[in-house]
Amino acid sequence: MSLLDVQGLTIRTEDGRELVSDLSFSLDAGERIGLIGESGSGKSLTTLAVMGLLPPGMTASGSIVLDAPGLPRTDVVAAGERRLLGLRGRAATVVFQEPLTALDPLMRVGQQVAEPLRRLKGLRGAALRQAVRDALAQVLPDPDRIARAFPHEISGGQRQRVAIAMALACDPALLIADEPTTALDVTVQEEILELLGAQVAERGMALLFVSHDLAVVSAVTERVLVLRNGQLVEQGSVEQIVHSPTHAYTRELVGSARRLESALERTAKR
Ligand SMILES: Nc1ncnc2c1ncn2[C@@H]1O[C@H](COP(=O)(O)OP(=O)(O)OP(=O)(O)O)[C@@H](O)[C@H]1O
Repeated sequence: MSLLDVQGLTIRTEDGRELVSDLSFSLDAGERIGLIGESGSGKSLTTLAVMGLLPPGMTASGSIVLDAPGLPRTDVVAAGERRLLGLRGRAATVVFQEPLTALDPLMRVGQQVAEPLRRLKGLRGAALRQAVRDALAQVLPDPDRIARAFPHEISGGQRQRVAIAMALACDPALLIADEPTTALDVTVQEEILELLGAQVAERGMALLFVSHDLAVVSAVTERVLVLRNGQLVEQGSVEQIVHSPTHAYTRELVGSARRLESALERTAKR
């Protein structure tokens, strides 16, 4: 039985425009898949739909079944908000591109990491403080300093580490990472990818990794879905997508990733 089973997902605007069309895929426990496609292809809307967080006025049809251990099997498309609140953070959770979207600028980092632990694990007092410390220590070398800081007092990379700590705090079965490194500079990007890869492997979590960057996706996932104009045009192992893409659009993506790589190599040699 899959952890996530998406069947015939179609997302429409209020005026009936189809932004994602008849998308089907599934993800097993512990599996890591990438969702790739150019800007506007529907990647973010797909991940928001999985979390039951589509913007107001947008509707999803089809089914998105989440079946995480110890939690009720739920079709996110049909479920009410109360049911979804019990699943978010535990069955599935999301790390966004811009860590500031996940963080309240007016609250110290420690208080923010405490929030999911209090709400979903029921921790209080000393047990809660220890859990916050442990959650931060898994992603940063100096958890006490970071816990006392406000978001603007730490770097972009540190903020994304905090967002990851918050996402992982309640041991979700599925982590969705939506362009989690795009807003960061290249060396920090690599560190965050390494951290995500290590945490996912250590916890046996499933990963749905969204990116427009094939090189990044192939570094952390084993299977790739290629989305274009809201439609799935190709899917396969990373190996197959990179070395023998069948769809013209995928060939284009692979070609531009290669061109970028060789341009970078040329500049590095200068
Ligand atoms: N709130 C909204 N209202 C109307 N259209 C929207 C809304 N959000 C997204 N769209 C449209 O839906 C399509 C898919 O958007 P989506 O954000 O899922 O793409 P994406 O592949 O994640 O792109 P990016 O990499 O730029 O985030 C785009 O054409 C976008 O303009």
